[in-house]
Amino acid sequence: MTVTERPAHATEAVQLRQVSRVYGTGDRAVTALDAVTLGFRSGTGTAVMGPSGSGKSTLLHCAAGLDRPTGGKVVVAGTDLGPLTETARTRLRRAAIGFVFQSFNLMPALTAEQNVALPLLLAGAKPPRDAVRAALAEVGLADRARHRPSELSGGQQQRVAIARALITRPAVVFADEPTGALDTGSSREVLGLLRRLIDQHGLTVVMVTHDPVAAAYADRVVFLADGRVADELTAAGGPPAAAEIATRMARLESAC
Ligand SMILES: Nc1ncnc2c1ncn2[C@@H]1O[C@H](COP(=O)(O)OP(=O)(O)OP(=O)(O)O)[C@@H](O)[C@H]1O
Repeated sequence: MTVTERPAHATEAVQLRQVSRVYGTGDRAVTALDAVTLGFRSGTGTAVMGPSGSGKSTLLHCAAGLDRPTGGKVVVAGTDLGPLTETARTRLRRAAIGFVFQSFNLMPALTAEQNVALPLLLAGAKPPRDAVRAALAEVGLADRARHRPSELSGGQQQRVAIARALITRPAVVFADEPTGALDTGSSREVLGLLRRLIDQHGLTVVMVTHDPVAAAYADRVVFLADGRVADELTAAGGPPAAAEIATRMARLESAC
């Protein structure tokens, strides 16, 4: 298996301390994130929800080192991103963070196994063929290694993207609407796969979603409104139920 095992005692893979992000200046300034403090524990899944414009993408980009906060501190796998140069941040991102996007973002000219190997190549490592094959087997696609994305269904493409995210043994996988482009059946498969990787291999997942059913696969749901954490649901004897998540979302949306 290609992902890290669950640590003996849970630590936080990602920490945000008083993180703010203001776009623009003066009259045009928009506070997308307003002093958010959050931690994402290793070996757990968190869903981030909230009305349109509440700051979900900004949170994801700041937590993943794709954007620099205007205030506060982001720590990924024990490293404070603030003092890092662009090059060092890119290196840390490649080593410690996996990404899964709504639109899969696979390279169309490459086969499934070449796509999965790509992060290791970008990090300057020679991808071990066994590890690439093991990652594809883990997502149920051992027999599709030589297929190109156009020869795979949407759900299969997203599973290749998940194998690609796992190949570097990341401390955390950020997923931005991972089921947004999938039908119900494929969505369930992808969400079930992420859940299994969390439970059996201690993967840490932070997933932005608009879908209460997808959020119900997480251990915890964080609700944003106006750039702040407005509400939170955690598993108490089981994952949060989709109906309760939908109710909380409706409450937030009516308050906006
Ligand atoms: N590059 C930017 N320049 C100016 N304002 C921005 C920029 N990016 C985001 N914003 C603003 O920051 C706020 C938060 O945006 P963000 O995209 O994080 O929200 P979101 O919750 O992900 O929204 P959605 O669900 O619609 O994708 C919004 O008011 C948005 O208009």
